[in-house]
Amino acid sequence: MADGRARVLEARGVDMAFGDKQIFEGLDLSVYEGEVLVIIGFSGSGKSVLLKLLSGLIEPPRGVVRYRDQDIADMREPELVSMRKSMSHVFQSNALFDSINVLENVGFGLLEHTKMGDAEIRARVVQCLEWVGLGEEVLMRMPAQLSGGMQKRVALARAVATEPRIILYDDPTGGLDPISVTRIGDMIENLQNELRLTSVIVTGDMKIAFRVADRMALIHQGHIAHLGTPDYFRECDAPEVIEFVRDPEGQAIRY
Ligand SMILES: Nc1ncnc2c1ncn2[C@@H]1O[C@H](COP(=O)(O)OP(=O)(O)OP(=O)(O)O)[C@@H](O)[C@H]1O
Repeated sequence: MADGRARVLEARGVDMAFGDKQIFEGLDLSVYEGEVLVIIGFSGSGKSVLLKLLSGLIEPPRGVVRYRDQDIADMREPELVSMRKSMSHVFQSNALFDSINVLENVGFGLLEHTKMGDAEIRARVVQCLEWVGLGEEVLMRMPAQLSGGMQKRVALARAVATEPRIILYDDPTGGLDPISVTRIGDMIENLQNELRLTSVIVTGDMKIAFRVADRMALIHQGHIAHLGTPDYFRECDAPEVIEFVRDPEGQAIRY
């Protein structure tokens, strides 16, 4: 980015393979402070794998991943703890704890990482649930008692509860009804406007992508094949980009 913002995450020359399946070859990507970067790509192109690399959950066999100019592979425990505190990863599967209720799930990070008391944690959990359109009536429910869409919203509430500086969202609107999709889009925009968070969002929902993105990155053939503003993607006529901005009948869609 040309406006001198700090680079918070960076992948350089990253290769990644599972068995003989090559996912990335020489992938480069930078994420800048305060931006919303949306990652798109065909199913199986490696979008979730890229998020896991950026959050240090997996290490690449070749190349480096840096958090604020520090190679994650070289970090020691205190640095890793500090990175994890400032970054939330919302998994595609939601990854809620099955055996504890919504209040405990959303408040988990607050209990672990802060000195907040029970009443304060409860108030913060209620506030976070409100952001994602859920009321106090869900506090005592167990994850299994919630619909898939509600579980997704609880996972988002949990991600924002600890006030991270960076949120990595893996398919935040997958499987949600249109009203919930709009609400999640509102939430992402509000977090952006109010807190200037850095967000990396994997999504197949182009409406959300074009709505919230400052920049978009298309993974194609093992690397970032296109990177630019939503306007760049609207205007680009490369076939692999057109697939994402046209409907199945080949008509251009105005996002
Ligand atoms: N732990 C793993 N072991 C083996 N293969 C894996 C592993 N994780 C991911 N893969 C493979 O890597 C490829 C990329 O997976 P990934 O989940 O990142 O794709 P994606 O672009 O997020 O797909 P989708 O849009 O369908 O969620 C897939 O072929 C997947 O099967």
